[in-house]
Amino acid sequence: MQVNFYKYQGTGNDFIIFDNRDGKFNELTKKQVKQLCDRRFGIGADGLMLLNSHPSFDFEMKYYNADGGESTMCGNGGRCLVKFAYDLGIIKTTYNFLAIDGPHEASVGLDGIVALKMVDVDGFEKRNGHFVLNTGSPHFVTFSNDVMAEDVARKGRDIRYSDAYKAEGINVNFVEQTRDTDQIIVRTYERGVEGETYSCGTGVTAAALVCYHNDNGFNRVEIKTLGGPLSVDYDKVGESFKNIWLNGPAQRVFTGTIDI
Ligand SMILES: N[C@H](CCC[C@H](N)C(=O)O)C(=O)O
Repeated sequence: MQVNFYKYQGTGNDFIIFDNRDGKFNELTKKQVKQLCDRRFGIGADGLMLLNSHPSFDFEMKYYNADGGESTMCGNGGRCLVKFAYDLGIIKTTYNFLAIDGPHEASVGLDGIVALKMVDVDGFEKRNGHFVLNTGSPHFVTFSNDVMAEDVARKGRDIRYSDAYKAEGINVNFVEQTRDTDQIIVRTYERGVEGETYSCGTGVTAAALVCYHNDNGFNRVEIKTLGGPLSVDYDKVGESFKNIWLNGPAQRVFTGTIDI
């Protein structure tokens, strides 16, 4: 069957999107998703998303990693899916969509920046100088003095497949905090891609929360990633983080047809 697909990227984290409002892709298999995401034998992407209809929301988001498995929340994917809805002509001042981790608000700015509200985070665990938290997906955050020199593929894989995390998997973020600014540099090994991606939305969110500056109140952290700039705003309330917004560009790269 020949189908239309859309390719989007958000700071280099790239996705195949199918408009599934008619349910045509409900039977998509893990094998088909893996093949479509393959960068040699398919379209190539870090993940694949379905835009589904929903009676109570503007749409529902279904997310699949490149390994074909349905996964937890994808921040950059959510931003790209909102931009896709906008490009489809679903124009809203504020989008309300449902994802696997619950409802999300989002908006598309005049500058093309997509702001996505993330789930509240109750705090983070500190383990041997590293940090573990869930921002819609599970994240391990470790600090580096020179993040661009890190062997993210090997070190990320070793942590992701370590005894502590191999069952469920975890995304691994390497963070360099520049002394004099609120800017951080983040590189991420992504579960389900099983490699480094150019950016990870839930990952930079996790890194930003761990790097907070104002112990109670509003924080804004600018993040540099291999794929470009992102920012995360949030309120720190006691040990919790609320009103968390992930902001950044999301663009359509190409559209096409493919036989599945
Ligand atoms: N690979 C992640 C999901 C996608 C996260 C990332 N692409 C993002 O932008 O948040 C996981 O399985 O936990």
